[in-house]
Amino acid sequence: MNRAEKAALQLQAVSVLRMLKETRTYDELAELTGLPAGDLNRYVNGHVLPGVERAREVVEGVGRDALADELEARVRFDDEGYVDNSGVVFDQSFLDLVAPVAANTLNFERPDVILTAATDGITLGAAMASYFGARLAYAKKSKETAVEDFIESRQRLASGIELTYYLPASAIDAGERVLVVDDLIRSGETQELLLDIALQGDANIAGVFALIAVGDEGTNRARELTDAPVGALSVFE
Ligand SMILES: O=P(O)(O)OC[C@H]1O[C@H](OP(=O)(O)OP(=O)(O)O)[C@H](O)[C@@H]1O
Ligand SMILES: Nc1ncnc2[nH]cnc12
Repeated sequence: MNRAEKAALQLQAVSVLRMLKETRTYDELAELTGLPAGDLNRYVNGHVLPGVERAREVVEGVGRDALADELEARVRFDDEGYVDNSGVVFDQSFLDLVAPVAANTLNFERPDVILTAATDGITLGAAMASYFGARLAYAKKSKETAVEDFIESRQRLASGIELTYYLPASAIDAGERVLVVDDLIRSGETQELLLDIALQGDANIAGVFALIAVGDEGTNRARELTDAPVGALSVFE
């Protein structure tokens, strides 16, 4: 880890602690993190930065569980089992906390490009791109105007409907590492299309990450298509 990455991790830990402090006293935060209340006070107020090891423990350990709880409190299922996740994908500051947790728990190789699918993957993709200092690219269900060359991938879904995603060919260079992300993975059909687009662009897959996996069908499907890490922040049955 270079100096800038250490500093980014330390600042992320402060963001996680501030988020947790919103609904807790310092004593409760001390109990949750195992860190002294006085130290936590200094971190939350920005007087002192946590050391790198403490920062890592906060972001990886406490951070992941707390974010998963927060995510679960924010999503709603309708009567047919569809997810309303607007409380999550509309909140860029929440997504900014997810990026380092995803990166640290799944151990992706540092990507050059984050690839997602319009529409709902874009805000998570932007948070991940910003965290890694990578570019963001999103495939769309229609062709962008004035772009001449596209990579496209088409699939007939279980429902019989054909789905095509288009990505401007200039978005990925051959040999780049691509991390595929999305807000939600259920059947895995969208991830399969995104992985196909990345492979058509001669990219290397750095991993697949979703905020929410509904069941394990989609993540299993992605695991069959790549040896890179595949995971979700929360799995809903
Ligand atoms: O694993 P799957 O079964 O493919 O489902 C997941 C996909 O479905 C949703 O997108 P949707 O097609 O609803 O488009 P949107 O992002 O524009 O809402 C979601 O954002 C994922 O991209
Ligand atoms: N919002 C949603 N909830 C559950 N499954 C989905 N598949 C595509 N969009 C979905």
